[in-house]
Amino acid sequence: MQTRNEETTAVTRRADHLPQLAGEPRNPGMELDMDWVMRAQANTSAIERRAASLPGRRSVKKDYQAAWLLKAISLIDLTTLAGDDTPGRVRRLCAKARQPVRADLLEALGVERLTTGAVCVYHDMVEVAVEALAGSGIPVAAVSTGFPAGLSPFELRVAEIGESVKAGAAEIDIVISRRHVLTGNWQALYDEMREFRAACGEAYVKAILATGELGSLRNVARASLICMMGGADFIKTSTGKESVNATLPVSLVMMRAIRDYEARTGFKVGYKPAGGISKAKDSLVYLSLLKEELGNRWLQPDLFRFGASSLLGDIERQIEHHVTGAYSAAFRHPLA
Ligand SMILES: O=C[C@H](O)COP(=O)(O)O
Repeated sequence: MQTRNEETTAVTRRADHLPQLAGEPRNPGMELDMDWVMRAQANTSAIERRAASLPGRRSVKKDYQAAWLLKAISLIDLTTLAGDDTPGRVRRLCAKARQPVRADLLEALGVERLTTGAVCVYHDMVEVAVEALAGSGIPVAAVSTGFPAGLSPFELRVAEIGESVKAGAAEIDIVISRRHVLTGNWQALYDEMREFRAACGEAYVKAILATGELGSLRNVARASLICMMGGADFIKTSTGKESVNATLPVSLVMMRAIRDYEARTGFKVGYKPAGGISKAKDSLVYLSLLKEELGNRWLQPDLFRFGASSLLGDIERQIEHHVTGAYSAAFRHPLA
């Protein structure tokens, strides 16, 4: 059995990553298989029951919580996506991505180095972020394709991807056209995803489904499959701008679609819940769900990210409590 320090070290050593599938092939996509898409179902009441039971389950021991919180940090796409973003704000965010937790706290936990998974910004801020992160190995993700609504002319959306890649983004978060899902135009959704993937070239492509606008869990399952068939490296729940963003039921559906896709094709696709995840305890629930549904291999930054702007602050506070012994009853996580 690992001691807390051993587990902390093991967890964070794996965080020292580059955003590449270590020796594993990237999902190339496949022909659109409409039979498979139409067979995709989601038993809403069973999924909701399972999701409702998750926060009360005990799967992260209290002694290991600090290690798991450090792990969560290594999986954050630290995000600022605001109309009033400035180069100064983005530089401060990048400094935080390089050193997300105070050095004395890391030392107390026996961790040498820890960074966030990536920094996520609008296209206009890509160059600033790339410069601020130089030498750190932390990739810059750009939201493209007319984020968040994805309703600008198609050629402009494709061109925006090219511009972000040229500016140095290693990852592109595209938004799908929700209307293709809502009107059942699956071929159009597939073609769009193919084009976006091609425009990304070597850059990772994360497909944002905007699940809060897709109408049903069955549509979420179908759109997930189509985006993977179209070559998505990640499927992502939300822009953070919809009225409903990441949820546990949607996460179950998307994780199971990823599992089915791997079973059928052999290719692993990443998962990124985003929007509204701001509490340390919520991040632990997501990680334990991920571990149960997809297994340990997904607990790595090349296959999982949290899209979050304020989660890091709460995790840092909880780690500080843990290290300083001010580990309050308020942070007796329900999984403990
Ligand atoms: O992709 C990331 C989201 O836009 C962040 O959403 P949030 O500000 O609710 O954490």
